[in-house]
Amino acid sequence: MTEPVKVALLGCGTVGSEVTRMLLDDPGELAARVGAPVELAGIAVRRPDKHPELPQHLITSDATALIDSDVDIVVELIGGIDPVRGWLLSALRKGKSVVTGNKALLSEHASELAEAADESGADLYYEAAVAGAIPLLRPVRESLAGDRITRVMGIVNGTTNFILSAMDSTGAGYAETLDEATRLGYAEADPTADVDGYDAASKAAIIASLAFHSRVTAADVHREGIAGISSSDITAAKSLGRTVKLLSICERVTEEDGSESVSARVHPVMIPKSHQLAGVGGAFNAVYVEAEAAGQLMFYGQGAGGAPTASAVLGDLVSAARNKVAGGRGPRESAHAALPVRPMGQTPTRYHVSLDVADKPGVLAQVAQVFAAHGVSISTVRQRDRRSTASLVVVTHQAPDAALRSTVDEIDKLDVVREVISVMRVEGEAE
Ligand SMILES: NC(=O)C1=CN([C@@H]2O[C@H](COP(=O)(O)OP(=O)(O)OC[C@H]3O[C@@H](n4cnc5c(N)ncnc54)[C@H](O)[C@@H]3O)[C@@H](O)[C@H]2O)C=CC1
Ligand SMILES: N[C@@H](CC=O)C(=O)O
Ligand code: NA
Repeated sequence: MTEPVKVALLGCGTVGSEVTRMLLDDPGELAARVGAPVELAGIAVRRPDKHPELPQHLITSDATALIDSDVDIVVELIGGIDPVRGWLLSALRKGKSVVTGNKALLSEHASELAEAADESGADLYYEAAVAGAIPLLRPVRESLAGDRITRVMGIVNGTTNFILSAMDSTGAGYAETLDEATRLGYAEADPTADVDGYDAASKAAIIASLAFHSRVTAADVHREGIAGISSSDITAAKSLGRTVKLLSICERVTEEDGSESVSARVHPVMIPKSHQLAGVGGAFNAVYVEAEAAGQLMFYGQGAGGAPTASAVLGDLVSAARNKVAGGRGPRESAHAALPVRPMGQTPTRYHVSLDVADKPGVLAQVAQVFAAHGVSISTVRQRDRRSTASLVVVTHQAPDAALRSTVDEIDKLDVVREVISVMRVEGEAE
């Protein structure tokens, strides 16, 4: 009989409890897939007394002792940086493979974790960290390893998509929908990580690193969340046949001198209702990957929640276990390209600007003049007259984000502009 592959599980919350269930559900089937029995050797939890539902002989509050025991694979589903970072580095340095869903950790410390894995020949897998159940990182890292990825864009945070979808479809309020997302197990332990865009920025950093063979950290990603999106923004978007989504956009950029850089950003975007991403509702995620030879690929599925995320964890666990049985490791990551990160201000974007202006002659010309002075060309203008004011909706062509930003600042100061009602970036509309 082949030696069992022994697994330590750290954390048993929303995702960890589903991983436990799947591991204990059908051990015979799992053994057949791996080529050896997979043995859950222990579960480290903070408060053992809070887990009467778990097999008591497996529970411990001593994660370090569990990691240092004769386990082969450590599955980490606690989250956050400390103390997890030290535990996982120690496991990897001892040749134990690590499977984690911890995007906060990966987006800051992938480099040292990957080095530790390379030195000892262990696997470091984290498919659950980005877009939950959706197989995204493995296709990017392995299936597309011979192609040249140029762009990865999509919805990678389930909680904010759940909130924005509810605001759009039922007019539900922000706070009540966030509470519901937390109850359903989508939100992070601190949900500000979701609503302020930190979670999506961490995921963008992980995606950009793998797609562009570079090391991009969360701090390199321009980040804006959805806290500033009001129901009137959603209503305004709806009246124009558009909707608002929090998008993560990672691009390979060729500079004028032929050198390359990476642009990575997370911010709310207005897209037409006809856009495929507009139909992605609830906690679902969807990601487009564009590569030179492959063209456009789309990945869609459940981006958050216990069972969907556990599916990705189990996939990684089976891969790592198979590698142990075969006596090797899976493909390593490459970060050789080391592309620099392009600042957001230089990144070309398009703006949708909605203004309340005085209803008198020459206003449109004054506003258009400010756009022209900043080198921003206008794609469309719509004007609607009211009693003493008018509303102007301007959609621009692409321009550097900093130029667009300073255009809006200057427009805000014009006497004829009563209010800048909303400013949002635009994707997916004809230039
Ligand atoms: N919930 C989701 O939909 C998804 C979560 N993730 C990631 O998976 C990880 C776990 O997430 P959830 O299960 O939702 O979190 P959770 O908060 O439900 O579970 C975390 C568990 O870790 C335990 N824990 C905390 N400190 C500990 C310590 N020092 N020792 C042992 N246990 C400790 C907590 O008591 C809790 O049971 C996080 O990194 C999260 O970002 C990734 C994708 C989706
Ligand atoms: N909080 C995250 C969970 C999955 O990564 C989200 O809402 O997407
Ligand atoms: Na995934």
